Amino acid sequence: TKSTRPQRLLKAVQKHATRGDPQSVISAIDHFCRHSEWAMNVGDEKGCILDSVVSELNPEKVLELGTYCGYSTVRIARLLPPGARLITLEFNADYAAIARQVIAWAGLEDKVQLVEGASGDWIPRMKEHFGIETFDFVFLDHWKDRYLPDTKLMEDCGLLRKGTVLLADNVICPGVPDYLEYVRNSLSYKSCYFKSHLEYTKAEDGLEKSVFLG
Ligand SMILES: O=C(CSCCNC(=O)c1cc(-c2ccc(F)cc2)cc(O)c1O)c1ccc(O)c(O)c1
Ligand SMILES: [Mg+2]
Repeated sequence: TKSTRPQRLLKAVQKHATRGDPQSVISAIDHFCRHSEWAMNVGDEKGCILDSVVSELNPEKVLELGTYCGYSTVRIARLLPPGARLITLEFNADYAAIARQVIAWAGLEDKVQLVEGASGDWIPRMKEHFGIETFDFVFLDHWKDRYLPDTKLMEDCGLLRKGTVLLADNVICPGVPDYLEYVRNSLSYKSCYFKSHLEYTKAEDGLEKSVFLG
């Protein structure tokens, strides 16, 4: 039977990347997506913006909503200090199975906990199930109609603290208008837009960085 795009992406990683070398995994995925098949990874251009936000913040506790094949998971985890933890939620079991192998190939499995399931179900369980009080950094890259409800849910569950940074992918393409309106007009957030391009294309896209003010 025909393979899936995530399976072909994993094969490209196993063929071209060096085990235990996160940068080679990132480069292998970017090459595959640019020269073989487009895939919805945050990509190299927005990925550099993601890197700079993470490096400046040096977060201990990170939440990623939407793992897909693990590309941004690897980008973030490779920059985390020893002892820091990244929890990544993925709804799609097939995506999760591929992401686990990509994360393992990069040698980052000790920093990453991949959880399969719906963000709306797992966010309320972060404290009792993972012993997480609050997150330092949240990367939003899952279903676009879940960005706003999940942000409100994280607020209500007390998972955001003064200074927690939310970074949202795809705020232009596919777009998250209700989320943007909320974080840009709420007195609880200081927001700014990083203009970029949709991964591996010339179309406009960007990342919205929002600091929770408590
Ligand atoms: O796909 C999902 C939802 S999670 C992925 C969210 N991410 C996106 O949708 C996403 C989309 C685009 C994009 C796509 C086509 C374009 F023409 C332009 C942009 C870019 C991104 O960077 C993204 O992050 C899923 C979940 C559970 C399931 O069972 C299932 O079958 C599917
Ligand atoms: Mg995205």
